[in-house]
Amino acid sequence: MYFLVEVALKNKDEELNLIILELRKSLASLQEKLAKEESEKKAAVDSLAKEKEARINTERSQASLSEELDKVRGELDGANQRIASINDMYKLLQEYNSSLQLYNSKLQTDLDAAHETIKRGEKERSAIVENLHNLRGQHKSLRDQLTSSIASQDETMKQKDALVNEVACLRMELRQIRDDRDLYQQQVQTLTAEVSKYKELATNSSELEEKCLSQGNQIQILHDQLAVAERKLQMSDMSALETRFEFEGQKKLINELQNRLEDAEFKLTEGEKLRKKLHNTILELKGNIRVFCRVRPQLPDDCSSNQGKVVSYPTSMEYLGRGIDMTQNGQKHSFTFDKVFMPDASQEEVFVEISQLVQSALDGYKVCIFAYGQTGSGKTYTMMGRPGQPEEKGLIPRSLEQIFQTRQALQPQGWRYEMQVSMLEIYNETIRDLLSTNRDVSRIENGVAGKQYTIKHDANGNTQVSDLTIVDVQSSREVSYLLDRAAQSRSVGKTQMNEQSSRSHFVFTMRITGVNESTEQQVQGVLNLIDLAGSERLSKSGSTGDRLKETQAINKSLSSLADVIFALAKKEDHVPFRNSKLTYLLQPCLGGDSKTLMFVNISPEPSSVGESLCSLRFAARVNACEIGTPRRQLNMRTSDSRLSYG
Ligand SMILES: Nc1ncnc2c1ncn2[C@@H]1O[C@H](COP(=O)(O)OP(=O)(O)OP(=O)(O)O)[C@@H](O)[C@H]1O
Repeated sequence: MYFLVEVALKNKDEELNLIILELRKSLASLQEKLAKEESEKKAAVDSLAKEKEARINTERSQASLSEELDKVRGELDGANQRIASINDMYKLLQEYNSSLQLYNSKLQTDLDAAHETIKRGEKERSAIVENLHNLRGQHKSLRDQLTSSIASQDETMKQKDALVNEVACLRMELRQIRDDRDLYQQQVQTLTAEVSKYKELATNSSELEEKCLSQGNQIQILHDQLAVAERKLQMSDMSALETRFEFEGQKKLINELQNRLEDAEFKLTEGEKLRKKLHNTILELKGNIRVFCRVRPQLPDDCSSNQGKVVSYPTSMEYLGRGIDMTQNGQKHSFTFDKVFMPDASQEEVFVEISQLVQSALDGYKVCIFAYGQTGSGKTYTMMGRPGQPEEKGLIPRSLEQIFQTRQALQPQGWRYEMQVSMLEIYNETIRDLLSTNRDVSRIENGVAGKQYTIKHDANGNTQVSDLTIVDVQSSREVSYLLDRAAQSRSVGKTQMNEQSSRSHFVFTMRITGVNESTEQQVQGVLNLIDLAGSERLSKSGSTGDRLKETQAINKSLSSLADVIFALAKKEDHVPFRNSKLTYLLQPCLGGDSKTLMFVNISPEPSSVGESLCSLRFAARVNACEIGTPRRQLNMRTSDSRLSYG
C-alpha cells in the first residue's frame, strides 16, 4: 500500500515535475514574451513619443503651412489678378498688334499703290513727254506752215494791192473812157443830129459814119477790158478772203496747240510734283535718312588749279539731278543721292526741295536737317545764307518764314500754334547757350568750364537741355532778331577766344505746339536745323595749340557721328550715342522716329577732292541708314510742355 502510495506519489511528483518543467518553460516563454512585449511596449511608447513629437511638429508645420497656404493663396489671388490684367493687356496687345498689322498692310498697300501711282505717273509722264515732243513737232510744222501762209498771204496781199491799183487805174481809165464815150456819145448824138439834119438835108457823109463805127468798137473793147478787170478783182478778193480764212484757222490751231502745250507742261509739272511727293512718302515709309548734296560754285578766292574739273554730273535720265561724279587721279567715283544741287542752284531752289519737310514739323513730326561738309564748302551759306542779301537767305530764315505763314493760313481751320526757340553751340564738347543774357556762364575761362548743361531724353523721345534759354516767339522777325543775337554771341566768342564760328556745331531748335480749338487735337512738332563744324583732317588743317584742341574735339564728335551712323546702318544692338554731346543730343533724330535730312556740302576745288570724296562716302553711308518710320506726335489737349529737341 505504502509502496503503491509511494509509486503514486513518485508518479505524481514526476507528473508535477513535468508540469513544473512545463510551467517553467511556459514561464520562461511568458517571461520572454513579456520581455519582448515590454521592449515592444517601450518601443511603442518611444514611437508614441516620437509620433507625438512628430505630430506636434506636423501640427506646427501644418500651422506654418496653413500660414504659407494663406500667403500663397493671397499671392495666388494677386497672381490671378495679375494674370487677368496680363490677359487683358495681352488682349489689348493682340488688338494693337492686329491693328498694327492692319496699319502695316495698309501701309504696304499704300506703298504698293504709291509704287503703282509712281509707275503710272512715270508712264504718264513719258507719254506726256512724248506727246509734248509730238506736239512741239506739230507746233513747229504748223508754225512753218503759218509763216509760209503768212508769206503767201503777204504775197497775195501784194498781188491784191497791185490788182487793186491796177483796177483803180483801169477804173480811172474806164472813167476816162466813159467820159470819152459820153463825150463821143454826145458828139455822136450831135453828129447823129447833124447826120439826121444832113440826112434831112439828104446829104450822107460816109466819113462820119466810119468815125462813129470805130468809136463804137473802141467803146466795146473798153467794156470788155473793164469786165476782165472786174473779174480779176473779184477773184483776187476771193483769194484774199480764202487766205484770211486759212490764216484765222491756223491762228486758232496755233492757239489750241499752245493751250495744249501749256496744259501738257502744267500736267508735267504737276506729275513731277506728285512724283516728288510720292518719292518722299516712299522714303518716309522706308525710314531712311535722306541726303541732299550741294556743290558750291567756284569762288574768286579759290586757288585756281590746272588740274581741270573734278566734279561732273551724269546726264542720263536715271541719274539726272541725283548723281555726282568725282574724279581723283584720273579715277571716277560715282555717287547717287536723293538730290544733287549743282553750283548754279539758287537758295530758293534748294528751299523748295525741303519745304515739305519743314511743313511736317507743323503737322507734329520731329524734323532734323543738318549740314555736313569740310570747312568752306557752303554749310553756313546753305543754312543761314549771305547776311544782308534777301535773295540769298538760307534755309533757316526761309523755313521760319514758311512756318509763320502757314500758321497764319491754318488759323481759319481752328489751329493755334505756339512756338519756342533755343539756340546752342557745342564747342570743344561743351554746350554753350547762345541766347543766354548772361553770356559768361557758359564760357570756358582759362580752361575751367563754366555752367554745365546736361542733356536728358524722356520716355517720349523728347530731349531737354537743362538751364537752356527758351524763348516764346510770335513772328519770323522775332526769330531773326534772336538769330542775330546768337550770331553776335558766337562772334563775341570769336574775338575773345580767337575761335571761328565754324569751329563749333550750331543747333537751332524750334518746338511747335499746335492745338485745334474745334477738334481739341494737339500736335507737337520739333524742327532742328544744324550747321555742323567743318570736317577736315588734322594733317590738312595744320592746327596747333588751341586750334589743335578744337580740331580734335570736332573730329571726335564727327567721328562719333560716323560711328553712330555705321552702327545704325549695321543694325547693331548697341549704338554709341553717348560718345559725344552732338550724337547724344541728336539721338532721337538719328535713332528714332524723326524725319532726318542731311546736306552734304562739297567744294568744287581740285585741291579739296580728297576731303570731298570722304564727305561723299560718309554721306552715302548715311543715305543707306534706316532709322525707322517717322512718328507724328498727335494727341488730345493736355497741359503745357516745355521745349525739347527731338
Ligand atoms: N552756293 C553758294 N553760292 C555762292 N557762294 C557760296 C555758296 N556756298 C558757299 N558760298 C560762299 O563760300 C564761302 C564759304 O561758305 P561757308 O562759310 O558757308 O562755308 P562753311 O562750310 O560753312 O564753312 P565753315 O565750316 O568754315 O563754317 C562763303 O563766302 C560763302 O558765301
